[in-house]
Amino acid sequence: MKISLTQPDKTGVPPHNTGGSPVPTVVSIKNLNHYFGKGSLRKQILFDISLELKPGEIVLLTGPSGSGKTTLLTLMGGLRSPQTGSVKVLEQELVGANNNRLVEVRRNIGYIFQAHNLLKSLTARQNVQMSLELHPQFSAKEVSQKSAEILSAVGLGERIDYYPENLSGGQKQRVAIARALVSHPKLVLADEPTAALDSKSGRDVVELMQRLAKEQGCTILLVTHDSRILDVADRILHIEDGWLQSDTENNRF
Ligand SMILES: Nc1ncnc2c1ncn2[C@@H]1O[C@H](COP(=O)(O)OP(=O)(O)OP(=O)(O)O)[C@@H](O)[C@H]1O
Repeated sequence: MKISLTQPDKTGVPPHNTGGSPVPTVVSIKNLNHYFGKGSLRKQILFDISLELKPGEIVLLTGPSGSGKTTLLTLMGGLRSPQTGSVKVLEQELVGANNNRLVEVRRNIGYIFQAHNLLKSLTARQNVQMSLELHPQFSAKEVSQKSAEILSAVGLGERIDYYPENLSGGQKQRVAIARALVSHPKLVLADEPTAALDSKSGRDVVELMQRLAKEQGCTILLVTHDSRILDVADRILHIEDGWLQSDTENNRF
């Protein structure tokens, strides 16, 4: 694995979108509705959502509390089953997919959550290694090397054998980023990754995600309330009461 520490690409041009050929979509959602509950308690949460994510894009998903952001993210991540419409992720249709297909799709997605979800009994390196162990093509030596390399790339080279309790909130979130990106997934889904961090650590964490994503050419969908990080986006989606409001290019830089 090659991880360089070059400056982020501020052009916002997706790395895979430079050859003039048609760009495949990483996520393509059409006419998705979603309901929770049964019978008289059945409630519609998402309404006729259609969207596409292209290779290398960083897309922010914003919206008020309860508007359906996490529900949408979990549906496109294969973490819950979509019921209607079409949800194609990495060329797999998730509507009607069986559990095996969902598991296969999940293997190719990196997830980052608000609470970093590191296992307390494992060191930083072991937490990152777990994600690579889902990929049988790597030998034990490669798994160990790649984990150490990406932890260095996120600035934790000196702390690879630390346990989470001995890392700060920002450092733990860096381990979570390393864990999500070590296998070079084509898609990273991040749910409020800066919510538990102070503003400097939050900024550092998203800039790190932005840099690694541009270097690896992966697509990131990032759910956030954090207005301080909107400028990292190539595009900002806004959802309100389950309706997608806008899909605009971010021309801030
Ligand atoms: N498992 C569930 N069962 C029933 N209702 C649910 C479930 N999960 C979420 N909801 C409801 O769906 C709606 C959307 O929730 P969701 O978590 O997707 O919103 P959100 O935009 O991510 O909110 P927040 O910003 O507060 O995290 C809310 O009204 C919520 O109460």
